[in-house]
Amino acid sequence: MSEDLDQRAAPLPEAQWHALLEAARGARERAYAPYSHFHVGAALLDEAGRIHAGCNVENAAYPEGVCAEAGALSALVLAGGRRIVAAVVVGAGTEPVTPCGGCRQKLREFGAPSLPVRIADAQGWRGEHTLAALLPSSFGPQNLSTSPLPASQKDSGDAS
Ligand SMILES: O=c1ccn([C@H]2C[C@H](O)[C@@H](CO)O2)c(=O)[nH]1
Repeated sequence: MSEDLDQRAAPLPEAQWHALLEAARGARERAYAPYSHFHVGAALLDEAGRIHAGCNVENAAYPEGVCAEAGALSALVLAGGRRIVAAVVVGAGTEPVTPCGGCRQKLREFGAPSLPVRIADAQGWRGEHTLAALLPSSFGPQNLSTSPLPASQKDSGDAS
């Protein structure tokens, strides 16, 4: 547990949160969601300070659509990123759009339980959660001896 606390990064400067918000908003404008009409954008900050964005992409076979978070994650990996330092999700509606269950697990592969996930809409921020709060007692890379990720990335537990 104390190890988790040690590994927790310093709070992200607001300017970087703002850059993530702008990237997620821009991605949301490109969403392809002709079935749900629910447009979502996501942006992820990697360990090199780069921002990777994604939007949801639906198709006629409804369950086969891709979430915004998954698209952003693909962009991060494609660019050589291996760690998510901060995440932003932008949606719309009356309720804040938190990542779906599947995306919480996808984020967990490259994000520590202490990963901060901010939620926003057109008006501004709607909340901030740690990944541990969104996905408690998570199963992650640390559970598999075959994991390719460095030990520093495998901090386990429910730090929130
Ligand atoms: O965090 C979320 C929640 C939902 N969606 C997408 C999936 C689907 O295309 C649409 C409605 O669920 O919103 C995301 O991309 N991210």
